[in-house]
Amino acid sequence: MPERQEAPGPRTLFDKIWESHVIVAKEQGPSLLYIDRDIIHEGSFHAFADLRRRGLKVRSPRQVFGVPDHYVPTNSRSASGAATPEIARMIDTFDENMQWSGVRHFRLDDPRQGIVHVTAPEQGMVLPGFIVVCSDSHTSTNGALGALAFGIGQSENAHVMATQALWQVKPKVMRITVSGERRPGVSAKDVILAIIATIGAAGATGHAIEYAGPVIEAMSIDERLTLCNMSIEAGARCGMVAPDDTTYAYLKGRPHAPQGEIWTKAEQYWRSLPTDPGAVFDAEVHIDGSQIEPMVTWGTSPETAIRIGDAVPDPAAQKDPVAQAAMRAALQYMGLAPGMPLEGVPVDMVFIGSCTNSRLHDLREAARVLAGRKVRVPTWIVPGSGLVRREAEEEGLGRIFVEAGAQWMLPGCSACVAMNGDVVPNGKRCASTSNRNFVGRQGPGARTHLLSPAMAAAAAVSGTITDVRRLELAKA
Ligand SMILES: CC(C)[C@H](C(=O)O)[C@@H](O)C(=O)O
Ligand code: SF4
Repeated sequence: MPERQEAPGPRTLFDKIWESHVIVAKEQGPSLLYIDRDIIHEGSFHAFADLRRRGLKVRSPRQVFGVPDHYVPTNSRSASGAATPEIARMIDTFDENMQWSGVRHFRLDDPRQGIVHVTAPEQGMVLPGFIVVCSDSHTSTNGALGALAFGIGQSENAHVMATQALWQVKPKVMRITVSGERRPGVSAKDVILAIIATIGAAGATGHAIEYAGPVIEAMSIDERLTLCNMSIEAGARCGMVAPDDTTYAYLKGRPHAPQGEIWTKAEQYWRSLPTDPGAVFDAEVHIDGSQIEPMVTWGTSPETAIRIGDAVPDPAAQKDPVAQAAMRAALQYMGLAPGMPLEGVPVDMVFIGSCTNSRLHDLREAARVLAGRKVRVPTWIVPGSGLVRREAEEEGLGRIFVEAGAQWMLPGCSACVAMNGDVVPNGKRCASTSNRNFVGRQGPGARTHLLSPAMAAAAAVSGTITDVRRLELAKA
């Protein structure tokens, strides 16, 4: 494989953004990068403690945005509604840090509040060509807008807040091309689950992913956000999609997007960002998009996604003893047996939400299935932001959810990570639109099956894991 060329040869989207942000580059070492945006949530208390201890201030508060999400209650809009005093304290501490630093704060009672990775793109905080950081692994979501967006730790967060710059080692670049056309009933969630199932949970370790090809180009921004969100579940540092007309149409008029003449200049620059023809990637993956089907995970890693019609795999067929033991442990935790079909497995509850699948597009998908039907198991529907919730109300989706018997809640991370008190009970099985099915992720002993919003809604109305295409046919 030829060496990847540096400027002025053909360059990738990633290279262009990286190179335009380098302040200092150490030979063979990390580079000091200029950071355009730092988006923070309650986890930032470590970083603020660090700043205070060292007598530092936030250097550029206008480039930092604070959104509480992990600990916020989903049944009330004030910290006093939190599940425990400790959780309320996390929200109050964030409030205090926002006041101390002068960072813009999207408080609980602000309709723009939501999950950081929903609020940030929605408000136009993320623009093509930007470097965006957030002390959260799913920051990769924002790469959907043609930005370089990655998660950082809290000491790095303190560094960024104090200097607006960050030392980073340049990752390699992987292009994942999804060709063909998506079949009906196949969502962006299915595409990313199929990608992770193909390359593995460590398949993109050390890489930045660029998603390309006709299936990606045809996706809306909401769908691209879902796709890039789970890049981290394939081990990648970040995921991105080249900006195009879909991106510009999405961004135009957003509160923090440029306007007038500055927009015109910005768009001209954005149009120079896509990967040049002939640019060489460190790794290339090709997926036939027309072969992708609705996916569901059976195990305790997102890479255990299989097609809805497939049977749970048999560990005996796995030659590697370590992998075999891991499969057995996962099956035991999940209460499943080798060879059984996933379709028809009863679920105890359904969670539709998280930064993967809580945007308007996702709620529409769920509503299409729920309309005129009743849920058979407790179903939590948690919009990604107050604005998503409002729009969903205006479109009548909220009414569909309530009439179906689902719980239509207030925005936050909720049961995705179970830090706010929304917990899947021990041993219970949850069909979930979130991004992680790790042991204990949704609560101690909770069993998580990752799937798309339409598939989650299908599980809600049938009480079992169900191929949504079957339900839709029945309706037609
Ligand atoms: C709690 C937070 C730092 C964490 C992350 O980094 O992703 C969470 O958002 C998650 O999804 O596991
Ligand atoms: S919704 Fe889930 S994955 Fe996303 S930031 Fe919150 S906890 Fe992390």
